[in-house]
Amino acid sequence: MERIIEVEKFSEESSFENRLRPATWNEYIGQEKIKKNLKVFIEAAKKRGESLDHILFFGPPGLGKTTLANIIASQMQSNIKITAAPMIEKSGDLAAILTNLEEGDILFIDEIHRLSPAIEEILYPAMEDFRLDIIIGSGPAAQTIKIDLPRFTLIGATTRAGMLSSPLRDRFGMHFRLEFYTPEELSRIIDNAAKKLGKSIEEDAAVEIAKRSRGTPRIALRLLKRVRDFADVADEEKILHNRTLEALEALGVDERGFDELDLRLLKLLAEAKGKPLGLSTIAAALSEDEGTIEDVIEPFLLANGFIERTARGRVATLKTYELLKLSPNIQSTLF
Ligand SMILES: Nc1ncnc2c1ncn2[C@@H]1O[C@H](COP(=O)(O)OP(=O)(O)OP(=O)(O)O)[C@@H](O)[C@H]1O
Repeated sequence: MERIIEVEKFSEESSFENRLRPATWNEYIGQEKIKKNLKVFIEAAKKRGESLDHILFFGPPGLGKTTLANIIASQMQSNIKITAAPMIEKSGDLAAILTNLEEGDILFIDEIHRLSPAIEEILYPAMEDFRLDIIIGSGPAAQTIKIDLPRFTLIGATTRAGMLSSPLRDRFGMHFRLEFYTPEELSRIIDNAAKKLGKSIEEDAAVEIAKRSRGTPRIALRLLKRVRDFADVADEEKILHNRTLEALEALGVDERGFDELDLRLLKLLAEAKGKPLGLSTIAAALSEDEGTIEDVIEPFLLANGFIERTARGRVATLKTYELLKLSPNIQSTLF
C-alpha cells in the first residue's frame, strides 16, 4: 500500500504537482542560501552571455530539485529537457539526447547516481569539452568519431551524493544540498498551493498539515490534497482547522509525520538498547527494501535527531526512548 507520507512521487501525482509547481523565485519558498547563490550565478552567466556551469542538487526526494531546475531554465530563458538516469540505458540513448540539444539548453537528469559507468564515460567529455566521442566498431578496426555539441548546462539531481563517482561529481561546477523545510515554510507552501487550488485555508490548519509533512513539500501538498477532499465532501468553502484534524486523524499520520513504519524502525533500534544495527539487519527485520530505508525513512529521522548513524550501524537516541516512553534499559511493552 502507498504510504500517505511516502516521499516518492505516486504514479498519478505528476499533473497535480506540475499544476502547483512554483514558476518564479518568489513562489519558491525556503532554501534561501541556494536561491541567493543561484541568482548571482545566473546573473553573472547572463551578463557574460554564457551558459551556466553544470549544477548538482542533492537531498531527499520531494524537496524541490526538479522545481529548481525549471526555475533556473526560465530565468536563463532556456529550454529544459527532463529525463531520469534509468531511462538512459544505452550509449545511443544519451547520444540522441545530447545531439538534440541546442545552444544554452538545460538538460536535467534525475537520479543521476543510477547512470551506468559506460554512460558516465560518454558524459565526461560532453560536460567538459562539449564533445561527444562515439566509438564505431570494435577491436582493432574500432574508430572514434568526435561530434561537437552545443554548450549546454547539465543539472543532475540525486538522493545519494555518496553514490556518485568522484569523476562525475567533480565535473559539476556547483553543488547544492537541499535541506528539509521548517513548518513555517511548509505552511506558506500549503497556503499558496491551496489558493492555486481555489480554496482558502485557515492558518492553524496549514500549520497542522505542515507539522506532519516531514519537512517535505511533496508530502505537504499530498496531505493538503486529501484534506481538501474532506472539506469538499463537507461542502466547506474554506479548509478549517477542525476538519483538517479530522482528516489527518483518518489518514493515520501522527503529530510528527510518523507512520507505522517509522515507529517500527524506532522501536527496533530502541530495543537493541544501544547496540548499533546495520542497514541489512534493519531491512530484514522490517521486511523493507534497504534503499527505501536509506533514502526515504532515515533522512528525516536523522535530521530530527531520532536516530544516529555510527560507523557500526544505526542507534536510537534519547529522543526516541522518550518518544516511545522507554528507558534505555527497559524492554518495550508499547507495541
Ligand atoms: N521550495 C518550494 N516552494 C514551493 N513548492 C515547492 C518547493 N519545493 C517543492 N515544491 C513543490 O513540491 C513538489 C515536489 O517538488 P519536486 O518535484 O521539485 O521535488 P524533487 O526534489 O525534484 O523530487 P524527486 O527528486 O523525488 O523528483 C513540486 O511540485 C512543487 O510544487
